[in-house]
Amino acid sequence: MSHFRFSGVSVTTPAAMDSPTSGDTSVRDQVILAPFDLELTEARVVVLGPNGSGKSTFLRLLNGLSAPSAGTVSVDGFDTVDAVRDVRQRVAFLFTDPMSQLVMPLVREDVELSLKATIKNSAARREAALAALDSVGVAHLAERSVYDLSGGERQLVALVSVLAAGQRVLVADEPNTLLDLRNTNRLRRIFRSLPQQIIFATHDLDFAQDADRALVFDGGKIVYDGAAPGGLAAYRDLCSAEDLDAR
Ligand SMILES: Nc1ncnc2c1ncn2[C@@H]1O[C@H](COP(=O)(O)OP(=O)(O)OP(=O)(O)O)[C@@H](O)[C@H]1O
Repeated sequence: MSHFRFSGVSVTTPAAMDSPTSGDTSVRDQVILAPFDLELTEARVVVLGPNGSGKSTFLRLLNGLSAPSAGTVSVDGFDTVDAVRDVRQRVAFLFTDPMSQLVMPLVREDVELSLKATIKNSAARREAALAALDSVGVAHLAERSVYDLSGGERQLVALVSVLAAGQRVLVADEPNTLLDLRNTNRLRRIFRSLPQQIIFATHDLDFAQDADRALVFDGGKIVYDGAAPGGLAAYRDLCSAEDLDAR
């Protein structure tokens, strides 16, 4: 498993969000993630928390999609800012919106693109792409346009494409939001069987219980770090307490 180390990490609103015309700096330095230290080495880590609690921001730190405002994040000793290339060779990112990452018009072509670095022969690459699609039960979509797929179909194809690139860690931001129960169960089986280390955010508590470790965020702070059953309980408590506050 890869070793993620967060040292004195915090994230504040990026200066780029300041309004250049009004000079309004009121949005600057709003805390998105409060300072924290953390090490992650488990095979399956779930990230839970209410909307806007900081889950996606945390996940984006894992492969350098976002940089910390303070502190450092490293993966197997590679800094996610200074050595982002090495980090991205290790850590793949699956976006919530599959259209953020499907770049080729045809499903098969998109998977082939992910395989390009590892399989030079085009016939072998096509065969491998079809096998990868088949492993997730979507080989029948191979010749379809990504624009004509349903949301759930796109989410599964995006997963195949990301996995085909072969990184040893998969970071997945709410990977089953568009999936029905059958495909969610399929995704859970796939996640259980993959050799990759997987760090994923979800609002699906059944899915969350498959993890070896849970982190629960609230208001940009890690309010629970431990086994999944305790994480689910902490998240439920947090949400029911908010319901009461709102009355
Ligand atoms: N670039 C940014 N500029 C300003 N605010 C931001 C920026 N990125 C994130 N935020 C804010 O930080 C907070 C945390 O956002 P984040 O996307 O990490 O939440 P989340 O837990 O993933 O939420 P959800 O469950 O709704 O996806 C939110 O209030 C969001 O509006």
